[in-house]
Amino acid sequence: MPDPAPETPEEAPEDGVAVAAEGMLAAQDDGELELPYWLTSTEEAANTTFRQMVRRLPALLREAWLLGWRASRRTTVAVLLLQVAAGGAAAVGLISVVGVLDGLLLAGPTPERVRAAVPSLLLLIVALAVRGLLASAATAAHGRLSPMVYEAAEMRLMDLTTRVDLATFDDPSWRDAMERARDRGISAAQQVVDHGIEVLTHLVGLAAAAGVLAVLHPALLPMLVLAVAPTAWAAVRSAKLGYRSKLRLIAVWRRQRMLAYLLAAREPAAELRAFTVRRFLLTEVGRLLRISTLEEIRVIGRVVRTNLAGQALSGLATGLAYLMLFWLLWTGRMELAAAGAAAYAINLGIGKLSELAFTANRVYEQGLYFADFQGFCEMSWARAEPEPAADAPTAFREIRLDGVTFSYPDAERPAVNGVAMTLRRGQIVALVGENGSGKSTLAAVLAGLYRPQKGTVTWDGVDVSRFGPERMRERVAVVMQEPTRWPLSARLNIAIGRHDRPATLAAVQESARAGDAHEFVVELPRQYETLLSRHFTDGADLSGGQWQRLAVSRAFHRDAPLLICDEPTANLDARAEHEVYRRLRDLAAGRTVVLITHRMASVREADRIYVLDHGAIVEEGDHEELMAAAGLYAQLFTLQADAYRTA
Ligand SMILES: Nc1ncnc2c1ncn2[C@@H]1O[C@H](COP(=O)(O)OP(=O)(O)OP(=O)(O)O)[C@@H](O)[C@H]1O
Repeated sequence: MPDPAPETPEEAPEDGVAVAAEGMLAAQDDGELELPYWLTSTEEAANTTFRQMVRRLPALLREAWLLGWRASRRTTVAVLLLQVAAGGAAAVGLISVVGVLDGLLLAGPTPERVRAAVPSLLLLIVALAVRGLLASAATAAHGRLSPMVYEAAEMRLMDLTTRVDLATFDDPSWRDAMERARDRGISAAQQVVDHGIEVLTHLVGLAAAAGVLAVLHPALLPMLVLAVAPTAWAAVRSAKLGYRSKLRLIAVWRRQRMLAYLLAAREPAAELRAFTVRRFLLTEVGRLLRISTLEEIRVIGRVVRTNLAGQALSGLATGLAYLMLFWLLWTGRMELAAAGAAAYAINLGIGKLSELAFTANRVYEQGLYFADFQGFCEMSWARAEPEPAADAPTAFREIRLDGVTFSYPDAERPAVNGVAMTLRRGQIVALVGENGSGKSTLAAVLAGLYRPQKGTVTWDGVDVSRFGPERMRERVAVVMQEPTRWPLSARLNIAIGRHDRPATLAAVQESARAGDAHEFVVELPRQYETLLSRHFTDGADLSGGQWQRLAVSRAFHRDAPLLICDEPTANLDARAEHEVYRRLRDLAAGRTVVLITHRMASVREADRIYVLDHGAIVEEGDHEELMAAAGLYAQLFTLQADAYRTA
């Protein structure tokens, strides 16, 4: 049977829905094109001048070397010394060329001239060999330093990203900064170091050529600079053309990457097929790819023309430099031997200057993204959680909240507003309220994930702000509303709840039984060692309810004095739900359990119930008291109970 012909994006928009949807996406593009998320760097780059670039270069190089220094002092010093030494050897080689020419162009019989040139020739050979060896050693050291810098930059970013408090994650400006730093900042850090080293290499070579020229005739030096200025101009202009093009394309790339992800990822694969949206997405990806291809072709044409102009002007200036040399020779201001050496030095110097201009431009270009990386590091450091102060107690009798208010960044009104409550050891405390009433946020405050802007949270009278946040969280176990599906083995998915202590399989199994997970885990192909991720060979996936049972087991395994369960049974079947609540009651002995659930039947068992509305506590008491009060709680309870009765 012949293979079905692959559909090309051009064939795709054949039905009205696809065309209408295409129009919809195209309309959205305009909005995104206005505000690409890395606009700041690009704008700065696009508007830069040559002078600004030269002025910024030393600071960038300093930062680059500092980064290398932090990654590995020994390797950084080795690279520096080897580069300088290789440059020194190159200078000796250049001077010996002068010696050779001097000897050969002497007046007198040829054998004598050759003999006079021999010592310099030997020196030249030795200098070239030494330079070759040193340059190879420098390349090897550089090769070691470069990945170390990448590793250090990546680790620094990860370290700072995980150090900031949870509220920072809700701040869009910080998230933007993180995207920029992650997207290009890390590789830029590495490249700034790489090109920074190249700048040094070219500087040493240039210094050698310039030194020789200055000795031979100082007037030749400005000619050298003149010869390379147009190439430098062309490099900066080409880079700017590149930035502007990226500025135009970034929104297109982002959208294309997003759609490409949707086409290839596992999660949307079922829906993509069920809704037959494949063609529609392929059309859109094809359209976006074409936009960027055409733009890149357009830009490369302009870059080639710019570089051609730069090279032509540089060639003209080089010709002038040689004319000047002839003039110096003609007017007897320079010996023939010196002129030969000068020609050689000019050639070498122009080569080094061109390379220097190109590399400096690369440093600057990457420096813009590197600045994003540094900016993010500084921003995150300022928001890092404080280092542990006082140690949190291993257990407590009472947690008290007083006038606790918490607002998300940029939110118009607080998500938790002036909450006062008391939680005692051995109690199950339920938080009840409609969607968005602030239950999860309050639970996060209790777990020490958010710091309230107003009010206090105390454990046995001690303000928790005095405890180091990490230490405090070690005393808390949380079952999240959407528990994380760790791509680890089933055993580790539970043991990670107490990853700091060695966990025996028996202990893990006990927690799994408590969370009602043991039964299905032993049915997995490799039981507790089964990798729970379909992204890897032999990995298995679980149902939503099974993941939730694992999360409950993980929380049990943590064995903390405060257990917070945010909708722990949302995906559970009736039997599993019943089991979890039965065990919660056992677990509450000696602990405090905070329970958030919309299943009112489970709430009724709680020792104390707090009803939230718009972030504030509007009712509190046990089930009987609240029913008698005939308020919001009684309304919610009766609604659900009626639904069951009529069903
Ligand atoms: N990360 C966030 N950033 C900004 N606002 C948020 C964030 N999370 C929640 N909110 C807002 O805070 C308010 C309280 O949300 P919260 O999730 O605490 O409610 P909830 O009572 O747990 O709701 P549900 O029953 O739907 O889980 C809502 O108005 C919500 O829009």
